[in-house]
Amino acid sequence: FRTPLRNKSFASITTALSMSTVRVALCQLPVTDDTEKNHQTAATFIENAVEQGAELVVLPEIWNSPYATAAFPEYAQDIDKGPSRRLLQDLATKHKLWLVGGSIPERTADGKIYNTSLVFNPQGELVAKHRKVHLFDIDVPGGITFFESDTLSPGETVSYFSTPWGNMGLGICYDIRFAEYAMLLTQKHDCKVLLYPGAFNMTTGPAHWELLQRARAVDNQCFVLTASPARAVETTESKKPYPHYTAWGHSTAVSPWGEVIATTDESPGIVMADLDLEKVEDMRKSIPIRNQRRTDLYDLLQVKKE
Ligand SMILES: NC(=O)CCC(=O)C(=O)O
Repeated sequence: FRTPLRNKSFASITTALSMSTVRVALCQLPVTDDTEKNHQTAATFIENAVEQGAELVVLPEIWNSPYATAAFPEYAQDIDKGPSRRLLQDLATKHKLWLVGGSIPERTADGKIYNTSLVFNPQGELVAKHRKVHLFDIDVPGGITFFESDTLSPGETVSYFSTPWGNMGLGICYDIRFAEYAMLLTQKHDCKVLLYPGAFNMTTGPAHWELLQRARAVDNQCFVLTASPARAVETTESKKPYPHYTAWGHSTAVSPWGEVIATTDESPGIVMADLDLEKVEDMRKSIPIRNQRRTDLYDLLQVKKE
């Protein structure tokens, strides 16, 4: 795998980590239209991440299927007993790691399809299930038009899970654009890390991907982690008629200071980073915006649409 670029924090695996530090791996997988092949790729990347000392591994958004609205119904699985869920659970157990399983298309008994992320702990227990709450419906003239709502339904939960290092919040890709969601995770659920498996594109990726991660990190004084699929090169081998989606790549880790601590380009690879969660408390103490909000003037509002 390629050496991550601009990786300032990754130490050799022989270096002992402090109790407050977690070594994370962001797996930028090459995704194909062959689910079995995608399973093998995920297993290989995870094994490689574990060899580098990863304790928490993050996979990208939609890593077992093409990222195309027409593909989701065909590739969707029962999240309770489908093969991709079993694989994730087995890999978390085998490698005794925290596995944030990117996301996969989920089909429910009532025929709905969701973009769903599963998180397993090192015992193989499911500790979080997040269905993307903000569907990626955009139409940028001269750029990208994409409507997840053509085939997907939105989730209804604000999702997080507890780890020995602290609570971690979970969103999927477009969810990162919604500051209130991140704020709820950090203010109400005390999350110290926000995780977003995502697949930005060639229009918004260069402009907003890193900016949004740094914005969420500085707003919330927390770490932000993203994992994207690698940028697929269009080939004539694909037998499926799905429109090609070109992912921006650039899986990234950002510190509570808003600094990019590890990132990469568009190629397949693993981004490693050591996160010292004490940095979150340090940041929150030295710039105490959490206690300085003028909630007498403003607060998180729940505006109901008619
Ligand atoms: N898969 C997604 O949600 C893509 C989001 C995106 O590209 C954006 O600009 O937002």
